[in-house]
Amino acid sequence: MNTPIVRPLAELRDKVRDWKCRGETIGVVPTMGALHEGHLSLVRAAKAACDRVIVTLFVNPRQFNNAEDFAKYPRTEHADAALLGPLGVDLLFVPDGNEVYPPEHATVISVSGVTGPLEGAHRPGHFDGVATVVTLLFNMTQADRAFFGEKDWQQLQLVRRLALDLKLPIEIVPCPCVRAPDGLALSSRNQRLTPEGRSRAAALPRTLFDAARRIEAGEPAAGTLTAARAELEAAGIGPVEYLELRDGETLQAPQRGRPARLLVAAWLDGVRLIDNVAVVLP
Ligand SMILES: Nc1ncnc2c1ncn2[C@@H]1O[C@H](COP(=O)(O)OP(=O)(O)OP(=O)(O)O)[C@@H](O)[C@H]1O
Ligand SMILES: CC(C)(CO)[C@@H](O)C(=O)[O-]
Ligand code: BAL
Repeated sequence: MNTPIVRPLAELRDKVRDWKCRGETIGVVPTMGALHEGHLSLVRAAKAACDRVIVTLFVNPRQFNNAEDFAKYPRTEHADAALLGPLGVDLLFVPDGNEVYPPEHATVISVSGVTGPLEGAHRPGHFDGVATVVTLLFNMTQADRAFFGEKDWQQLQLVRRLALDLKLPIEIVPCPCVRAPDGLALSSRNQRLTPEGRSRAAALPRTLFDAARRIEAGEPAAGTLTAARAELEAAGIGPVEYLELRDGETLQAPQRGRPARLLVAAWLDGVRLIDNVAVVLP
């Protein structure tokens, strides 16, 4: 059976009220749909940790800094509901854009620091859109736990910061990145790669992991990253928007003794791919 789709906020609130009255815990998995195994791994983690699970599907216009990207974003709502049914998801919340952002909506949530570099620098306004919609989704679902993928590493750090700063009564649960057998991180946007582009895309994680291991082995990061950029471009992946070593939590300069992260964004076939990997600094 497909997971039931709920659209009006009032209907969601009725369900949530019933569950809370019975003392049941609620997990939320926020998504933009076009679900794949990466999303389903978040759903399984939510099912294991919570009595009730809500998946949200909202292609949030406010986080797209590129109108074409918004227009082309895959929309597969009924297939999504069919994938979630066997996993025992209680409901798929698909709010109407006008209910999320009525014309008089005037509030923007903006998290500084962690959102400054990388995605923040290359996608102006993106993280304000994410922070605003995530706050709305948390308030609408009243969830006790929210599940986010490490594939979107900077987004995960933003959400953690947001929940701490606003003292939101919700636990943010990170979930590991799910990859295809050739290493490419699963992503809804991968559907837009040509077959030839899809086979070239494996060079992205390969180069990223290789650079991380070289830095861990003591190679100077600057030279390693310059060589890695050249390798990506030679493999037909580019332009490379960023390939940078950062502190894993603050996304500022990396510091010895703290977990670091190597993060990349690069274009292939007109599709923007992102990835990241942990680095233990020598
Ligand atoms: N491969 C993956 N492994 C683990 N989590 C993932 C993966 N892909 C997406 N997620 C997580 O699923 C949630 C919803 O992401 P979203 O709907 O944007 O999917 P996506 O595949 O990342 O799409 P996009 O093409 O926008 O990158 C986010 O928390 C995201 O980090
Ligand atoms: C968290 C999110 C659902 C907010 O729109 C989105 O940024 C995503 O899918 O990662
Ligand atoms: N998965 C992150 C949301 C976005 O790229 O807009």
